[in-house]
Amino acid sequence: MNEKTTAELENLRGLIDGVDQQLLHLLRKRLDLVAQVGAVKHGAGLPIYAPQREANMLAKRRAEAKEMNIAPQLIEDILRRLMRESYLNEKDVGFKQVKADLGHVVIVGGEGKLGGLFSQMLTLSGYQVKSLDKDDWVNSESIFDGAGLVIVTVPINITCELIADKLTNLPKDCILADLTSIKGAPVEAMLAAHSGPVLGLHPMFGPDVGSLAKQVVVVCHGRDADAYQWLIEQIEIWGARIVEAEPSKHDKAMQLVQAMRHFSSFVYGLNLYKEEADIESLLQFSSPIYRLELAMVGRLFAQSPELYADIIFAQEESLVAISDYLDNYSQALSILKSGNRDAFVEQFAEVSRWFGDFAPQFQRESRAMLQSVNDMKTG
Ligand SMILES: O=C(O)C(=O)C[C@]1(C(=O)O)C=C[C@@H](O)C=C1
Repeated sequence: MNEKTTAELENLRGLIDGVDQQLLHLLRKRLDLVAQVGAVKHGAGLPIYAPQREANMLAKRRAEAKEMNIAPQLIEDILRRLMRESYLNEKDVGFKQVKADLGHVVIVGGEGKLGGLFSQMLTLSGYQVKSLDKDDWVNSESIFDGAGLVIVTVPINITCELIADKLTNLPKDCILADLTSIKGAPVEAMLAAHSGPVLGLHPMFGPDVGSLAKQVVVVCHGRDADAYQWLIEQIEIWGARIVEAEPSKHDKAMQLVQAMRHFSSFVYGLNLYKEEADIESLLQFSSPIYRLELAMVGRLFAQSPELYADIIFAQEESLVAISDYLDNYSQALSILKSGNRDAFVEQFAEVSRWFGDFAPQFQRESRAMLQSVNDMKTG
């Protein structure tokens, strides 16, 4: 059925169409300027992401919006979305090459998605990149010959073994790095296999990010940091933020951030399946927060089971974190079973106090996310 309308409404809609078309022309103009910015940054070796410039610009536009009786959050939302577009567009012109005399880069596992992303970023920065995958080991000697950097990005369960078996004869000054999502064992394996510079990297994002702007890359130092400082600078030029960490501290955090989180999402999905939940109708009744939660769980099952098995099984210690979660679930359930509402309220308040200022901060952040979930609805 057609939506109802009136002549007056149609007239106003025509005027709105005109304004929206002007917006399109303004967007084109902005994108052209951003392309020029990309070229300038490429020449000067400046990072894509400029947080101070963004903060100053947003503060000014918010103040101007207020003067014009426009909600400051509206212009901030629009500009943030436009800047996301800038990160993608600026990337296409390429990046300054920090280390011109490196020799080539070898990505072991370069046909994997994350390997592909690093290969693309390094190529955009002027490096020669060779991929070494399963079938290429017969030619490995010639592939490694003259390499300045070798990056290992193979499934976690074979990483250490592969390093110990196959990466013991790299050129002496070559940098050996890995992208594994645990760091302790791989960094140790690299230090044992290779006597040159070693560093562990963990990109805290999936391969489908488009741009590295604002993404986090964890760096665990191995040996001879001076020799690989340029690589850290290169990653910063791609727009990522570097977080330095001790391998043990990183791995402990991953037990909660990755293993436990993914495992509980897996169980959530498993439970929906066993309960034979009707996703279609759940979606009809869903609030934005439930939709977001379903999306976060559902996206897991759109990806490779092996990948998640690797992450969840990577550290034996994750089993402790996950078992603790189960204990806490059981204890909370017993409060529910005993009908002790006061005990629940008390426990809730205790956890709220523990979250402290993070609780209202997370509430503010999630408000914007929930609003965009609602914006995405159609029909
Ligand atoms: O001004 C810059 O440095 C830009 O790259 C442009 C721009 C923008 O779109 O306005 C994009 C990314 C930066 O983080 C800041 C601003």
